[in-house]
Amino acid sequence: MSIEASQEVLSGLERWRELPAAQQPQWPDRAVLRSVTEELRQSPPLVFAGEADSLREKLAAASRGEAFLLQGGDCAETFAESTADRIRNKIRTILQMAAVLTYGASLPVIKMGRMAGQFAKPRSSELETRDGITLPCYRGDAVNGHPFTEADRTPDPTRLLGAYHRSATTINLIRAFTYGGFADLRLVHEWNRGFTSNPAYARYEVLAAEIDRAMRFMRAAGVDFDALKTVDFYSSHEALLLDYESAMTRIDSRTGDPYNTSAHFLWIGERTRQIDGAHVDLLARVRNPIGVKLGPSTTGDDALALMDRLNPDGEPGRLTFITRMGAGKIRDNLPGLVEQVTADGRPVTWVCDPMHGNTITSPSGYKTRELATVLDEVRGFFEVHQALGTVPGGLHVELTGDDVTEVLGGSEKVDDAALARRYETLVDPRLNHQQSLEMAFDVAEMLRDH
Ligand SMILES: O=C[C@H](O)[C@H](O)COP(=O)(O)O
Ligand SMILES: C=C(OP(=O)(O)O)C(=O)O
Ligand SMILES: [Mn+2]
Repeated sequence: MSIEASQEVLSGLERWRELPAAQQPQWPDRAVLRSVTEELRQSPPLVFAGEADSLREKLAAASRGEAFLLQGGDCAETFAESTADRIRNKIRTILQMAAVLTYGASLPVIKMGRMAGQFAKPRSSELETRDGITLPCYRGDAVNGHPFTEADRTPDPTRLLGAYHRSATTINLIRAFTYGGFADLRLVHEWNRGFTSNPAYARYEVLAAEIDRAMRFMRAAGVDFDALKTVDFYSSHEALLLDYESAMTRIDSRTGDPYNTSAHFLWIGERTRQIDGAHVDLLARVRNPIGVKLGPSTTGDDALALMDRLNPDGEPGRLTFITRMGAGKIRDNLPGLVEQVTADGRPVTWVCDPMHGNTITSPSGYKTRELATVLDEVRGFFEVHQALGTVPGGLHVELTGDDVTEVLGGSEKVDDAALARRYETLVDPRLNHQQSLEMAFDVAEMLRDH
């Protein structure tokens, strides 16, 4: 690349600063913010550009129906829960789900965590009022603290360094687990046998027995299970805080292209996907595979405009549309969108987020979701793609590996009274370990029938 061209790339990466940026914290001290972002700029990348390239190729396969994406993790990771136990439980849950989905889809499943960087949240209201006191809303541990005090809720730029360091330790542990023996398919299969031997999950026995037979067939046929001891596990988060994302954007020494090195995959949220906004501009300039959340009001023209900005040349795997319509709307709203995008001809990977369109408040006041409604949106997603002859490329879920009680329903029948028992999320309700596995078995059946 000529010196002029690389100067232009670098100045383009600063262009977002002149554009409207939704959902940014009011940092009280710009001097501290500057010194923090300078430190981030000097800090090592968390992922390697070559890994983002391989992921892009895998997502391209998902867009053609040759792979399936499973993306899952907390709504908001927290510093306090970036512990070995919590991280291991999440990885274990995703690996267990992926094994079941691999069988159901007869396809490789791309494993991706909403992990190692999911520390910032867009919110519906700037402020929160309790007992007559009004303070800034909680925006994720990368911005402020959750306790309802003025000191905690004041945005603190040094928290960006905390987010970077937790992301680094989390991705380190992910790599250790997934290359160190924890992802061994035989082990994952044993965990799943433990799950389905519980009488509460008797309805999955048939599928579980099929998987068991498939494993025995593989063993008899001489499959090298030792070769299945490691898996690729990718990191992702919402690219929300532009000061952070821009400080983590680096030029790849191999190619001279910019990559966001804070995660393999970044997505733009439903609240920040303004076509002339700062988020779209910054992500348009990096080479990572990227996603955009599309809510129920998205028109086909909106989707095409996003494609023009984010993937003008139609590079396979570059752009994923994560639809989050709501179970009651997906069958009406998704077909037109998919038809218009398909007619354009440039490929996208269609992924279903069945969580964010189905949030309700329970009678006792908890922000929650019903597992049955969540599954109904997934079913609607498959129905729409089946009817149009297009490809359902993956699933995006909020989950944890722990036994929390945040989502209603499931075989263990979490009810409104049970929510109080272990409601731990600081923002949106997550499927617990068992509910996540139930979803995997249900979706595997849908995939098999698809
Ligand atoms: O995770 C998604 C959003 O950040 C979240 O649903 C917004 O929640 P709020 O409406 O409580 O602000
Ligand atoms: C904020 C989120 O979703 P959306 O942008 O779809 O509302 C999220 O994924 O937590
Ligand atoms: Mn959420």
